[in-house]
Amino acid sequence: MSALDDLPPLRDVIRRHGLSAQKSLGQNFLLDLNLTGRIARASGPLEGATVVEVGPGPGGLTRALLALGARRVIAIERDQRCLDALAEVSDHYPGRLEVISGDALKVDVRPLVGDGEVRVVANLPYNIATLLLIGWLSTDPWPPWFSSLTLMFQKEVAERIVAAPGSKAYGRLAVLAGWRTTARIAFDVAPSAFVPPPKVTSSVVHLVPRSEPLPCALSALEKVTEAAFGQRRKMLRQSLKSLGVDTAALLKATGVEETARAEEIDVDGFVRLANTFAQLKSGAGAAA
Ligand SMILES: C[S@@+](CC[C@H](N)C(=O)[O-])C[C@H]1O[C@@H](n2cnc3c(N)ncnc32)[C@H](O)[C@@H]1O
Repeated sequence: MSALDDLPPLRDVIRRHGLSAQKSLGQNFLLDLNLTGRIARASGPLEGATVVEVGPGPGGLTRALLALGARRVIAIERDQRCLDALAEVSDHYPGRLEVISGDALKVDVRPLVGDGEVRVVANLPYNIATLLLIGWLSTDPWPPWFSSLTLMFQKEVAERIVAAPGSKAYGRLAVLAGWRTTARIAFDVAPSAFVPPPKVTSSVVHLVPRSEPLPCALSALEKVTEAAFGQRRKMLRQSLKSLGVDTAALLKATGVEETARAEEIDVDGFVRLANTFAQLKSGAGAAA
């Protein structure tokens, strides 16, 4: 296979810029441009798209995104040591790479992305990966500003995102992801693909926003799933008591068995529970 670009090999870039990986920043770099190309392609067509990348590091995935036709990449990097290496990528693709030096948890990219198709693609720092995903899934209004999320997680987290009811991995994350998106694992990545290798296998997850998720207030869904999965071994008639509404009435109105447990309830069931909970709560407020 021909080289993705004629920039220097990533090992040289890392050596020249002294980018020894820091654990505190979740730094596990990908040096194989075939693999970064595969991740970039998993996000869907890039021609003409704007891509938001969290944590470009030395730029392996960034280079793939640009080589495969992204019109613009907006990359947010916390480690200032990476900025010179990224400037070289930017010089190679004039006007197409914008690097924001900062914390992705704090930067609001929405004003920067403009019109047109926006995809989020990242080999995420694992210490903040779930937090970032929840932030994107909690975006309001919905449909959101991005047309897909293609993200590397630890495999165990990836399995929690795509989990089906009845499985051990099914929980709050799967309900939130399943309510607002269709999510699937695109492929696994072995530890040996990273420098340094993490202890566990990783997976690339591809999420596509649903254009019309079942109507439901996010806050009510969060409260119901928190209560239900907070005591996942208990029956719902017990675990939902912490919601402070008439649990028997809530379950009856929703058509959910009192003896059911959280992991047996599918996303539609949780949406019904959340909507009925919100009604009972506002009724209780009005009666008070
Ligand atoms: C797993 S590495 C991925 C690096 C590169 N994209 C690759 O695939 O080789 C995660 C990257 O996220 C950066 N990072 C860590 N915390 C961050 C934060 N809060 N905001 C932005 N970037 C962050 C790290 O410095 C690192 O470059």
